[in-house]
Amino acid sequence: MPVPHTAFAPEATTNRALRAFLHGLPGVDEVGARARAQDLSTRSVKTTAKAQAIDLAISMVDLTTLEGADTPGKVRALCAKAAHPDPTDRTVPRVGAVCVYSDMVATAVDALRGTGVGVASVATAFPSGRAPMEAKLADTRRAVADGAGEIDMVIDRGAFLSGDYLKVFEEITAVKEACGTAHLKVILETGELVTYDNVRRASHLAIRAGGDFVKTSTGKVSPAATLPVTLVMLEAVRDHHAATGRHVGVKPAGGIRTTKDAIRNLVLVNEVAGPDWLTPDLFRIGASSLLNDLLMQRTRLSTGTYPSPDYYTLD
Ligand SMILES: O=C[C@H](O)COP(=O)(O)O
Repeated sequence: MPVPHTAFAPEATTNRALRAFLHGLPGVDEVGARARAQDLSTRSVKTTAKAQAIDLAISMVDLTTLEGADTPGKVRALCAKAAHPDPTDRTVPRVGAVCVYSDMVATAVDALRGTGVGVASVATAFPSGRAPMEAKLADTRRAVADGAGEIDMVIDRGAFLSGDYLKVFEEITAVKEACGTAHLKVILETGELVTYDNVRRASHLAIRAGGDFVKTSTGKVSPAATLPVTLVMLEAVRDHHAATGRHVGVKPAGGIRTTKDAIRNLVLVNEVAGPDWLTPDLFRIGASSLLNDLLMQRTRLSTGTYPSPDYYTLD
């Protein structure tokens, strides 16, 4: 059942009003959420539907490299793979975006020009979010100025967990403004939020502050993108759409490495948020090491045999 939204008036945002709204949301039935996610994860997707699901999943991948050891060369190689995941088979779709640190945006934009693949940049002192606001905004503006069309910001989990919802809300609205026309994905870092109730609250807070997507995790904290957490976030965007007509996307990220994981996520999207969300405009999978498995399973479906793992470049 959709949650009520009438208690929230964005024009009169105070910490008290935010608290009343967020704590007025119905509690998440944790056992029920786990059971539903488990039930949906056993759905079997075979043959033609599986082939379609694999191509859809490829088109939704935010192909990610977020390492201290990243180099322009590594980013350029990743971009080549993003545009043509299998150079010998041009029927393989391109991925949704390449996701990099802000100092690598210009390299990625240059490498991806004309390919249709987006450039996403983590910003706002990723992954901890521990930096002064001026630094977070400067990081965002730099990435946008260099051509990032998508910004993945982290929320201040310390502020959220201590009940300073207004601080989190205002940081998101400020970063959204700094994004200009770039889309904003708000990373909740659900592995640090402790309860599913907090995941629901943080999702609604991020959505109301102007996030275009809510994203589970940085990939640097465990647990990351679990199915029950993604389910709770899909419920939030579904309910927000039912109440306001506005679509917000969802991006599970962190620890998604197999085709099976990706397809389980797609089943969840279809069953919880609905088929409207089965598009890269509204669902992305943040992953550094998923694409090769999707390509291997795709080849297996069309030829009946697996290619050697050495056939694909390392992500
Ligand atoms: O935003 C994406 C994550 O950092 C990717 O995490 P992963 O390396 O576990 O796939």
